[in-house]
Amino acid sequence: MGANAEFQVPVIEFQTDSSDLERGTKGWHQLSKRVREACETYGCFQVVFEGISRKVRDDTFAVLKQLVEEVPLERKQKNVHPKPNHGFIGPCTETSLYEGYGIDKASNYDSVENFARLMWPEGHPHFCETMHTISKQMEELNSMIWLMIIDSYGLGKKWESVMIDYKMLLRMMKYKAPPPGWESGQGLHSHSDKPVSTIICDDLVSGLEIEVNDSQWIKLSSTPGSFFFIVGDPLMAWSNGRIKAVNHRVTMSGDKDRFSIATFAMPVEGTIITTPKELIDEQHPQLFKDFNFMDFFLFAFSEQARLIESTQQIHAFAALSPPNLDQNLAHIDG
Ligand SMILES: O=C(O)CCC(=O)C(=O)O
Ligand SMILES: [Fe+2]
Repeated sequence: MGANAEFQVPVIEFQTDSSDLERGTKGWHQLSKRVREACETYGCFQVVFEGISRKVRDDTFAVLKQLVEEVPLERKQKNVHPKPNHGFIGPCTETSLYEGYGIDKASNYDSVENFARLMWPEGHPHFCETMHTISKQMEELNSMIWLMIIDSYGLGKKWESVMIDYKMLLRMMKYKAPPPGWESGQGLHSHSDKPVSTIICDDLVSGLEIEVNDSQWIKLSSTPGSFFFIVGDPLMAWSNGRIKAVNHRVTMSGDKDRFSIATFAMPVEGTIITTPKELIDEQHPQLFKDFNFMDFFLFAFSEQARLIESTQQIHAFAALSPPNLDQNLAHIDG
């Protein structure tokens, strides 16, 4: 089914010059409630946040285009990593519209620099400064959103024990416009995210779509100061199913290529995802057992999980009453 362009996910403004972003103020509590409700209803929202400047954003897409257009394929292919979905995938061809690169722990300058040295052996300080800056700022935005969710569930007093320690995986993407004559083409197959949460920043060429009801796909369009916050499977499990992990995909149409970056919150090695006991009660019986984040992440990219529809993988892995998997065979998206 095609995407319905009229629907809009909640747009939540984080005003940097108001007291709303100061924890404990009335504005903070109101914002936190809207954030939580958006996550519960849609599993995502659009956040308008001028704390990440237009210049940083423009510079990000300028250096990303340089990477995609100027670096030879043999160097791009040096972006490898033992963990799945952490390295180069691509390149774009006439019919395969996706090209992506990964930088693990991108808020550490050294990680960005190591990546840049593989792509440009002579070094590229401007690339490093730009990607490091935006990754750090997106990480701060992510932490603020998590804190809002935690406060909104009344867990603020014990936030240190419920806040998960994490590092940001940065992925940088190009989606090619579909070939002439095609109405649309698949940029990225439908999935729910395996990291805890994701923040997406794009160059205003649309393509990202979310599934709102069974098979009703909504195209999201961003604005110059906005980002998309996407709930991943582990956050849904942590919340005892109160928050939704949204199914999403990228569909390309028109004649413009799309560039986007995504920062994924990856808990540090050994992290166990545990539902806080405050989120479990008679109306909300416990749905998931405690699980090791990395075990789930690796499972989701395993052969065994390939036939399980993406949003069902977390249930297959960690639900206290696992679903009957025969009913959850994936429709292979191609
Ligand atoms: O590039 C986008 O807009 C979406 C990327 C995405 O969903 C992903 O990499 O998981
Ligand atoms: Fe995603």
